[in-house]
Amino acid sequence: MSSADHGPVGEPGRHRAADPTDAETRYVGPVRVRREQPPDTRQTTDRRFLEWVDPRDNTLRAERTMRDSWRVLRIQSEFVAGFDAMSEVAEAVTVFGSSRIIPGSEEFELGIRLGWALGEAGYAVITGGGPGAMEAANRGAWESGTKSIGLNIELPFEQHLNEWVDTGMHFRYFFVRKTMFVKYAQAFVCLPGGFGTLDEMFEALTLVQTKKVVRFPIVLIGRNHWSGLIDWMRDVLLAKRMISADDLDLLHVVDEPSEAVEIIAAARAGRADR
Ligand SMILES: C/C(=C\CNc1ncnc2c1ncn2[C@@H]1O[C@H](COP(=O)(O)O)[C@@H](O)[C@H]1O)CO
Repeated sequence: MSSADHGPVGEPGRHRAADPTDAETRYVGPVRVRREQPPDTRQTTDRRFLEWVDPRDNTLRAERTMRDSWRVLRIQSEFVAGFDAMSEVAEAVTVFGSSRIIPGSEEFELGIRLGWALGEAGYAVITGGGPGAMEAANRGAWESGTKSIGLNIELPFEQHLNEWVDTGMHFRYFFVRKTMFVKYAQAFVCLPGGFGTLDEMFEALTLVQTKKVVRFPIVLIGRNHWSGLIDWMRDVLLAKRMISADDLDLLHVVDEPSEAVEIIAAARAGRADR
């Protein structure tokens, strides 16, 4: 609900400023707002949500509280839409990876082979629905005939679902989308990637480390890309006892999609034994 949805300008329940010369005064619910910021077309929902507001300014604080209360309903509706869209997903694997690799590159081909191998093994493939490794994995999945899912996110520039997605959603809130990545998958596979991929990989790793999700393999494909990070975890984090040796075993580093599928299938078999 935007401020325009709240409508009244001036006094609650009225559409004109109480003082017609005071055109900048408006109400958000019962809250009077005097200073309007010019609209910023590069704003995203997440950015507005996370933006710092000075609580010492009573007007701004009251406005933030009001907006956040309404925002909860939008967040809730995004969860509901996500649960509905994903309710029929059975065995699935979420694939992360760089949004910047280009079709025709070796890493793009690797992504296609991964999506295809997962599909052949009976898994639906879930990605962020964007370009690069996401597109590659969706393409491989599509070509294998499995379900190809893309969970896109609002960014400050225009976003499109890649053309290989058959079930797509567009999220405004990062954390809602991230819940879907985990809730409907039995494993994560990370192709080479940058900050976004690292964020997703570490979130998954923390969920497994803290046993929020169990028997959930995390496979990193591309030894060249990942080995430096693994070395640092061992040489620095483990050496300083900031992680335990078992924690390092939570990550499987491989080169080939077929190896990733084997690891995931073994974990699935383990789940069936319980
Ligand atoms: C920057 C570019 C496109 C951005 N589009 C994205 N669409 C959907 N999901 C995205 C996008 N960018 C990042 N992600 C998510 O993060 C991971 C990749 O991040 P990285 O920093 O590129 O490694 C990916 O798994 C997505 O979930 C290019 O034009």
